[in-house]
Amino acid sequence: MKQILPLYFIMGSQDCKLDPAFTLTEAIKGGITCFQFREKGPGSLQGTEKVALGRKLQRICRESNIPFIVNDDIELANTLQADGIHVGQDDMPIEEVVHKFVGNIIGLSVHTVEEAKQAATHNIDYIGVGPIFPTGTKKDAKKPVGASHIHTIRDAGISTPIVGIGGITKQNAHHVIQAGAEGISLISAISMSDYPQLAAKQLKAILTLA
Ligand SMILES: Cc1ncsc1CCOP(=O)(O)O
Ligand SMILES: C=C1C=NC(C(F)(F)F)=NC1=N
Ligand SMILES: [Mg+2]
Repeated sequence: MKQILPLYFIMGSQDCKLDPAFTLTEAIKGGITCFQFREKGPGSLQGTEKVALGRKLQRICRESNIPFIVNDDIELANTLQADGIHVGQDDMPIEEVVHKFVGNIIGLSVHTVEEAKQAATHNIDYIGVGPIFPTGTKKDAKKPVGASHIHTIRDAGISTPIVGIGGITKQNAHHVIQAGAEGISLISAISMSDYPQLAAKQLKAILTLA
C-alpha cells in the first residue's frame, strides 16, 4: 500500500480538460503511483462507452505497472478485472464488496472518525479521507474537514493507510502529508492542467519534501 498511495490520480472524462488517454499517459510520466477511473456525474459516459474508456485507460496503466482502480461500479471492476475498487459510504456495503470483488485492493471513502473506526474492522486496504479542502469537483462533497482531521483519525489509534482527498493542490499538499497521510489523491490539479506531466511532477516533488 505504501508504495501505491503517495500520488493517487483520479479521473473520469467529465473531469478532463484534454483527452483522457493523453492526460493519463502524461500523469504517469509525471510520477503518479495509482489511478482511479471515476466516470461519474454530469457529462460522464455511460454503458458501452464507459466500459470502452475504462479498458483504454486500464491498458495505459498496465503498460506502466500502475494499479488501476474502479470507483463505485463493482460490475465494471469485475468485468475489467481491475486491480481494485473504491466505494463510498452510500455504495454497496463493504462486507458485500469484500465478498463480491475478485481483485485485491479495496478502498473506502471516509469522512468522520466513526466511519474510519468502522473501516478498520474490515480488511480495507486504504481509506480516502476528505474532502480535506473545498472542492468543486464532487458536487455532493461533504463539509471540508481540514488536514488536521487526518491527525485526529491517527490519534484515535486508526492505522489504516490514508489518502487525503479534496481540493488538494501543489500549494496545500504538504499539510496532508504532515498530518500523517500515506498519500494524496486528486482530480483537477492534474485533470484540468494543460501540462499534466508537469503538474504530476511538481506534486511528486512536494511529497518528497514534506
Ligand atoms: C472524489 C472526491 N471525494 C471527496 S472530494 C472529491 C473530489 C476531488 O477532486 P479535486 O481533487 O479536483 O478537488
Ligand atoms: C470519493 C472518493 C474518496 N476517496 C477516494 C480515494 F482517494 F481513492 F481514496 N476516492 C473517491 N472516489
Ligand atoms: Mg462513491
